[in-house]
Amino acid sequence: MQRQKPKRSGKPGPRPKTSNGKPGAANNKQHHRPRPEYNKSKLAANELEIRALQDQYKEIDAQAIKKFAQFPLSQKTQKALAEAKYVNPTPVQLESIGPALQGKDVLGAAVTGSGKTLAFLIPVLEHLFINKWSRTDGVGAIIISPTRELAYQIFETLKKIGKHHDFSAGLIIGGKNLKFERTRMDQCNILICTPGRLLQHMDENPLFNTSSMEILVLDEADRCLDMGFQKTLNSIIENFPPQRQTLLFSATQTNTVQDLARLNLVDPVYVGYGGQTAAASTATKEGGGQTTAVLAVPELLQQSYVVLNLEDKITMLWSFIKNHLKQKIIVFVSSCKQAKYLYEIFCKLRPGCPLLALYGTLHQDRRIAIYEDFLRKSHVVMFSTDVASRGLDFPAVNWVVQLDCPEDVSQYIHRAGRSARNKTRGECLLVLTPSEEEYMIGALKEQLNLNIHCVQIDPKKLFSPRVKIEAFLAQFPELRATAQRAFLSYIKSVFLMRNKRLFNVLSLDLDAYAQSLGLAVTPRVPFLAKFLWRQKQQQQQQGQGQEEGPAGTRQNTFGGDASSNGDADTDDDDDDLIKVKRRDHDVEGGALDLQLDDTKDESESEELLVVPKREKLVTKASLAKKALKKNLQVNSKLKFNEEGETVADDRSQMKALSTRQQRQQKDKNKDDDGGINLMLSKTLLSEEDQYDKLRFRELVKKRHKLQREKLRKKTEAAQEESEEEEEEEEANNDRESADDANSDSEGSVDLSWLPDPDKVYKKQSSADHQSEAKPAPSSSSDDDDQDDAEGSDDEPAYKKSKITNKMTLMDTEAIVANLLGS
Ligand SMILES: Nc1ncnc2c1ncn2[C@@H]1O[C@H](COP(=O)(O)OP(=O)(O)OP(=O)(O)O)[C@@H](O)[C@H]1O
Repeated sequence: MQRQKPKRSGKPGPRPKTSNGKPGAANNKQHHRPRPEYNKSKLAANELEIRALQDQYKEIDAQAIKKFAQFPLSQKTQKALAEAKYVNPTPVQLESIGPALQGKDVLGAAVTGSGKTLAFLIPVLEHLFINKWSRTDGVGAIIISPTRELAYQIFETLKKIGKHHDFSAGLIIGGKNLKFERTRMDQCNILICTPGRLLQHMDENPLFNTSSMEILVLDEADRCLDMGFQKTLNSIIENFPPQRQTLLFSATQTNTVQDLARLNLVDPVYVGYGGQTAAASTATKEGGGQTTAVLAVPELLQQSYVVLNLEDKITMLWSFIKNHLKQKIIVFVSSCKQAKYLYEIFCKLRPGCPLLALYGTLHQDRRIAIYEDFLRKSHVVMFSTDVASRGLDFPAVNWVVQLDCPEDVSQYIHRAGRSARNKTRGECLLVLTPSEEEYMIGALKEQLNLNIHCVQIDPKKLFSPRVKIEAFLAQFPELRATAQRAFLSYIKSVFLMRNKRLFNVLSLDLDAYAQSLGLAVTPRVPFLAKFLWRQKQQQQQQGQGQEEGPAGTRQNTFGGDASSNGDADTDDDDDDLIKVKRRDHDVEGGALDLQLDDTKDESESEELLVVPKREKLVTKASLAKKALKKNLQVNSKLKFNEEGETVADDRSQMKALSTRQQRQQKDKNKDDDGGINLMLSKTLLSEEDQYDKLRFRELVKKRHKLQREKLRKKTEAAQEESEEEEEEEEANNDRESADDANSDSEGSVDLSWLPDPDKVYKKQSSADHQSEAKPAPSSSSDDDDQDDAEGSDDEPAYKKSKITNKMTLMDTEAIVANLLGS
């Protein structure tokens, strides 16, 4: 029977579409010129199809159905399923699609990789189709997934099988553009989201309205409902209308009756809780309030385990990878820092195959890129945290190596389920330390009825990369720091595990483990030291309390081992014990009453909470504020001259003036709570700049003046020298000409009245020299230079005329000499 939904009034019918069946730009044209007959007939056809489908819902017989085509599904869904080559439904699809189409609540549990995604996506699409949902009707279905990658994968599958429908869908996960999502969310009919992001929109986005929502899906429901998401999910559910259909799916359904009550499940249909499947144990519906589905692992999954000391894990992993270079492998570790370190050091060691690392602290785009890279590659090793352990459908994974022990059987199943999906073969290797073996193998055998066999490693086949790792760590300090963080995060993960029978931090050989990571010195583990110290204190108190009574207890509260106390107090991380990022993905806050695991990154890292410290945080800003309040003076610089008097430095005065102005300004604004006044600083800077420029110009002027002075003095000295020489020569010449006149007086002509040619030429050559000292025009030759010197327009007029006059005399002399000679 289909659940009665409140009647939705005024809902518009299907919108006109383009020829390819999709609304688009061409639609605008159709809006201008509607074709009423076409729309009418289409509406009528839709109506007929819907009625026919609804009639068939009552008669669905899962036993008789062999193909999807036999299900009463819309033509659009059938077409897309056929195109994606989904022909025969899987058992979980067979069992759950029928009740879901009938509007019943479903609790579906099926082995990993058995097609649960389609088991809920098909009913979602059909529900909206039957109810003639259109874009303007708002959110009709919400699908919640615990991790971003899984939400992305569901979104991709929805795109594939819903491509012929007209519904709009949105992927709402952390690490994406919040503003973009905000403006579009109200236009989406199907939302696929992670809990934290959904609640954020519910709290902050006034446009987001879930009152029209009719179908809710929780994929990996046990994870969504467990303590980690408990409060977030409670807040989300409060915003949903109580009248709705709810579908819960997971490979490991361990829901309590309270969980189901929280979700308002009405007479749900249990799928996978009793039927016989491969490797299944019996289903239990316990009176203790827990509803446990059949726990199973894929039939074609080969499982084995190996027992190793913690310090031998890296050697084993290295040898394993070297022996499986052409395989697709996922290596699960318990913390992001370990995944990061293993990836970095193995990249340096170069095993000979592609390496990837997927963990929650990576940027979202990077995570999606790595996820897609791993999907595509046929042989690759990916180091991952449990962010990839649930739901991700990587094709053809040959090996899953659980390098760190899983928290419980459920986690083992999900990790192992990344291999041997959808009737393919795969292998899983569980690595256990001797202290973990008994409990874990016992639990697996008991809950899964599993016959897992132990593998003995041939020591001859092990290659230890330790020497190389140590060399790399010595060479790269950053890598060493990553190794130290990986070391600490592993110890912390073991320390914080709730199951103390399985995880015993005191059984670990820390020195040996540190050395195996390549660390020469074992890093200090402050939280462990503090824990041990407190334990010791408690024991002492108990002992003394028994002997002395309550007074003795009080006396010893702050006593104890000095060294361990120092350890705890001096280290910044010492409050790690109480300040743990929580696996509880509560966004509302609240006190922690449990030690929670900070190493699981799942995906909602933005929601991790920190329990407030007892002491007030000392930040740089608070220190700066304190200093400002004390009115501390900035250091000043004084200059002294040779006599020991202070010299006024106008530049520093200017600065002092600026600072004074700034301080005056600040004093005026008494209620200013510290920080920098940007506007004031800007004006001061521009003033200082102007001043600097002025000063620079003055300095340049001074220098030029000095240079000119020097040049002038030099020329004057040169002129004086040449005048003296001239006078001397003149006197000599006078004496010589008098002698000549005496000797040639009878047969020659007296030319003493003519000017001295030597003098004339000398002056001319000195003029030439002067012109050569001037910078030459860039394009002129040497000859041109001479021409310029003789007849340049730049030559002062008086110089030119002087030379010309002298030249005329010289010419006259030459002409006369020629005439007389002839
Ligand atoms: N009817 C079908 N026919 C063929 N292949 C299918 C069918 N249904 C699902 N598959 C394929 O099986 C694979 C596993 O499907 P899916 O991821 O839905 O499994 P799951 O049960 O959700 O796994 P997990 O428990 O790990 O989340 C996918 O590659 C999917 O395309």
